[in-house]
Amino acid sequence: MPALSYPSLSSSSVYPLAAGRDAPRVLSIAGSDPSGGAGIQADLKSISAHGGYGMAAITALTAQNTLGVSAVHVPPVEFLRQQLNAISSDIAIDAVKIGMLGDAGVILVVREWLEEVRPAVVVLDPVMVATSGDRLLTESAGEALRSLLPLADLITPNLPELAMLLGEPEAADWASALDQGKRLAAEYGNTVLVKGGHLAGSECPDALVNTSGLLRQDVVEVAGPRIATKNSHGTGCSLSSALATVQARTGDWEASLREVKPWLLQALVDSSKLEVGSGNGPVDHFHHQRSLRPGGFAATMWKEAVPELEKIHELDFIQELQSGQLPESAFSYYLAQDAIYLNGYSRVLARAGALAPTEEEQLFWAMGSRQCLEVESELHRNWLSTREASGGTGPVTKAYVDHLLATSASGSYAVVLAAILPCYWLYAEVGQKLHAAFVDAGASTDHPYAEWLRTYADEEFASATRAAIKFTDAAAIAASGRERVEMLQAFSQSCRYETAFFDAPRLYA
Ligand SMILES: Nc1ncnc2c1ncn2[C@@H]1O[C@H](COP(=O)(O)OP(=O)(O)O)[C@@H](O)[C@H]1O
Ligand SMILES: Cc1ncc(COP(=O)(O)O)c(N)n1
Repeated sequence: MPALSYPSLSSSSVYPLAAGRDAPRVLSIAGSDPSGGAGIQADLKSISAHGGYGMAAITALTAQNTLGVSAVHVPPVEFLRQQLNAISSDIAIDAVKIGMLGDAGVILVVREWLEEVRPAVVVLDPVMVATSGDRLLTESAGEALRSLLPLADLITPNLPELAMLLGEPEAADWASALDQGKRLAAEYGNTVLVKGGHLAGSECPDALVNTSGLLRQDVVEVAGPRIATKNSHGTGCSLSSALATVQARTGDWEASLREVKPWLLQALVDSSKLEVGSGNGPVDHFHHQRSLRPGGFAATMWKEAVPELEKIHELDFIQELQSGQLPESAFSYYLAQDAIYLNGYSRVLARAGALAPTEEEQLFWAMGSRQCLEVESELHRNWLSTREASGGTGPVTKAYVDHLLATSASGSYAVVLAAILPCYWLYAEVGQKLHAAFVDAGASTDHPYAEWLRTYADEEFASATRAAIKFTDAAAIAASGRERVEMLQAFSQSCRYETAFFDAPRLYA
């Protein structure tokens, strides 16, 4: 089982730990955003969300909210020097993240301090312009900022910043962005993170670029979907400080990005729940904590399931099963495919049993696996022996079982459970509704499918469904951030197959 702490990817077993501290001491040198979405406020949340101990030396104060920046105040730079010295004279610093610097005077102080202290990990987010379009670095400070680049291990410019650092026009596509990243990395001898946030399209990739052999290849791309949200305030700040924190633990940029990216994606997905401001809102840095409360992940999964459930209730198959108008051929096809499906499903439940962390769960899945085979033979004995059902595995059955078997081969208990769950959960919901409608209509024995509809009133199945939900929820709490993203993907995929399975008789019977 994965460790209980979040996030816990298995990178430590593959990559030797550099500093290897469980709670890296991470300093953010950045500006303040009183609305809490960007700057040091975002950095401290991000560092904490990744298990680091966060510190902050403030370079500048901004007056801003989700709509924009209304004022910037840069305090005397000598005071920044005092903040930095106060920290480094007392505390060992495992990683530094540098964000908004404001002007050339600030940059000079930070450069002098870096040259003296030489922290092990330095991530520079060359903040120039906020999402809102407001300037956060004076125009004349571009040259001073470039002088800071050789002191950074990782530079994380967005596309306008990347172009500005090179003195070139902004890249209009991913290939030219990577090209620019390579040139910047070669010029300064460090690693550049090229970010896809400012491009369009359904994908939003990021790529680490280093031309001096530090990575396994010059460009290491980490793919990801683009989340449809305007809440991107502070994504750059959050990403760079998370990377600084995780890098202090793993000592491997690729492993760090692979750990941080799924976290940021979920933070973007959950950003709407925060309801902060009317403009470009902040991301939800602590989304994992919310879904880690018992019932939290189940609630997230349920939200995914509801639209599919609505689709299932609308299907001809379900409507006609309820009214009794379902053609016999469609029902026979459904039963025959169900028997084939149950055989495959039984193997996947057995796999869940093999991976289960407790004896209670091992027993539960082993029993479930056995029951599938019992129901399969019951279908053949009582329901299919008198019917004509076209033989062979239908395309939906094949795709659904393949999906389950492929997921079960991945080896993650939590992800296997997420893939398994819709068959319990949606079936129980659909069955309950069909049974209630049957009873409401008088439970007539004349109904052609009366005997089948009666099988839906099965309290034992309802109770097994509750247990399956509870185990999946618990597995999510123990899972890593990346596993939880995979859990949701596996769960949604199975939900879609549930719908397709009920619709298959209409198409293939
Ligand atoms: N809509 C989105 N969906 C998914 N990821 C996004 C989205 N917008 C930004 N990101 C991610 O957020 C991070 C910051 O990217 P970007 O917006 O390019 O930089 P900045 O915040 O510095 O302007 C990157 O990892 C990027 O891939
Ligand atoms: C203090 C401060 N620092 C950085 C940013 C940039 O963040 P973003 O580009 O994501 O709005 C910001 N808006 N405010």
